[in-house]
Amino acid sequence: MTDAAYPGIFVTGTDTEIGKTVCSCLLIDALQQRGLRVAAMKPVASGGQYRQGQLVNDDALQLQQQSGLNQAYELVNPYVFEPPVAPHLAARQAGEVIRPEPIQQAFSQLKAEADQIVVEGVGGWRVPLAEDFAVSDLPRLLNLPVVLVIGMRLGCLNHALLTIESIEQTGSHVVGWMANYLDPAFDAQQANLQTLEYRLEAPCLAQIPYHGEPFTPLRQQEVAAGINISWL
Ligand SMILES: Nc1ncnc2c1ncn2[C@@H]1O[C@H](COP(=O)(O)OP(=O)(O)OP(=O)(O)O)[C@@H](O)[C@H]1O
Ligand SMILES: C[C@H](N)[C@H](N)CCCCCC(=O)O
Ligand SMILES: [Mg+2]
Repeated sequence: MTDAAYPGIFVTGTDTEIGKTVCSCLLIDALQQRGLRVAAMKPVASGGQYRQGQLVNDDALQLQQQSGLNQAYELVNPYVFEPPVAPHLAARQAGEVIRPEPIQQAFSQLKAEADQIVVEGVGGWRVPLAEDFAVSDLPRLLNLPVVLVIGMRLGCLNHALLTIESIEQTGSHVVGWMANYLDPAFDAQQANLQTLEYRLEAPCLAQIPYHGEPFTPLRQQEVAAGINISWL
């Protein structure tokens, strides 16, 4: 085990589909390059498919594979629902209620076998999970600081500033943000980056380049090596 300041990080984003999974895998890789055993978790996933009779989610499978610790799927992803809709709605359709306790228990078991844990949220920061439970409750539940993935496209300044404001209001700590260049057609990238650097107190941990096709393992390692693992 390490004596890191935090047991891991919680990865949130400025929206759904802006690169949380891509960045979570990069963060796991970056920690592994420091010689650490890294667990991965997707506590709640909506949008699943049946594979060999088991309902699974692609994000959770990617994270589990990147972690390489062979931890049980049910621990990596305790809540998975088939429809790709807001999680509290998907849970309702399945006749379930998403509760903190199973998430906390799975987290403890995963963390017991690792030096660090990378936990990916679902959708953006304020996505509801149940009547009285939201994504924004998870970092405090799991005692993790937050990394914000900013999908660099038009609208991201507003989303990033609102998200940081809200994270700080909940009392969670933002260790940094990642600028994810997921839109090659957006031509104000540098000006946006400068605006974010000027307005956000937390440091930019990395700029993730656009990749036209999935990273090769070598390219992923190169990009991951450039991430500032500031919370260790
Ligand atoms: N830097 C990038 N370059 C190119 N494509 C990217 C980049 N980042 C993300 N993508 C692509 O954008 C899509 C969304 O990324 P990803 O699945 O990581 O988002 P997410 O925020 O995790 O989404 P969700 O809310 O569903 O969990 C994927 O197809 C991914 O490959
Ligand atoms: C299906 C999608 N990829 C995510 N799993 C769920 C995103 C929920 C977003 C909810 C919302 O903010 O409206
Ligand atoms: Mg994802």
